[in-house]
Amino acid sequence: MSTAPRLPFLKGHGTENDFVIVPDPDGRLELSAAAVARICDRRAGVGGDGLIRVVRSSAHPEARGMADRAEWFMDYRNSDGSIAEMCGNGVRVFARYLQRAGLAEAGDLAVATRAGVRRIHIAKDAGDATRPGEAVAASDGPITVVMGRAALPGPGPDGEITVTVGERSWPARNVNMGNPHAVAFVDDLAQAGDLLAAPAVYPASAYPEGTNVEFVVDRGPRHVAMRVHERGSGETRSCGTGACAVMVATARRDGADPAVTGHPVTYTVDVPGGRLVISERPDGTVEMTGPAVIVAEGEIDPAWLGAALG
Ligand SMILES: N[C@@H](CCC[C@H](N)C(=O)O)C(=O)O
Repeated sequence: MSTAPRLPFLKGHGTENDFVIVPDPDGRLELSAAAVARICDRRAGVGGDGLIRVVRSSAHPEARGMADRAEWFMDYRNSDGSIAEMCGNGVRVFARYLQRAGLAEAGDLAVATRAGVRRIHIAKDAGDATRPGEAVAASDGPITVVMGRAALPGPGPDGEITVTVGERSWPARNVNMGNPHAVAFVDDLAQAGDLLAAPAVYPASAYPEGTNVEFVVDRGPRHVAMRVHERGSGETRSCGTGACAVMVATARRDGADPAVTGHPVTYTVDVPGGRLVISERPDGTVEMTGPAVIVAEGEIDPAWLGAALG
């Protein structure tokens, strides 16, 4: 019988961007990239677009400097085991986990991420479901995250950004929401193809750490829909930071930059897994509201993980 420590986990999602949540309050676990990839494997593991380790900020070297502002740190990994700075859907699911575990109450809280501290509001009741007709429990109500300001680097010395899939190319906007995004407006989301491989992004020098790529179409006034290919995870059903990047790029395209107009602007962003509502204020702060659901709780067999890793 294995003597390896038990590894409790939960499974959750935000607009069907799904995560394995691993509580590790004292930061004792060492999860290698290979272990994360194995756990996130949809056939041989638990399955998820990413893994979220829940660590006390004071117990993590990357978060200690934020411990006075946020008790908890979101250690986010993509499904291939790579580290990401930020996950917009993940941070809502993280907040939902804290609420469910009795570590936070509905209302306001702050969470430390590699992109900095994010302020979060957990609605006290179910409020508006993001899918019409969907039954939601009180604990499934919307969560709002203050996502910080977008950075929009202009064209670098190597020129404008281009996204290519097969024979087609589109100009794209470089938007950084703590993590990198290339946002391309297309005529039809099907033009992005099966997205089994990462779209080519030129010039590579614009994204030294790689990038997430969003494809966007208009749905109506202040309403768009998108698909995403995530760095480190492939095509997912949603990306919160990606939806924020899309909102900001669309507002600039529409001449609705709040810093210029002096008015906040709100867009509805449909993703394959649901709907996010995103606003930008005149000071550039972006806020995202969407659902976050915990669906299961269990224990990873340490013997399996050990054997799987050889
Ligand atoms: N799905 C996330 C983004 C996760 C990180 C991303 N793949 C990256 O590597 O930057 C979201 O909801 O924002």
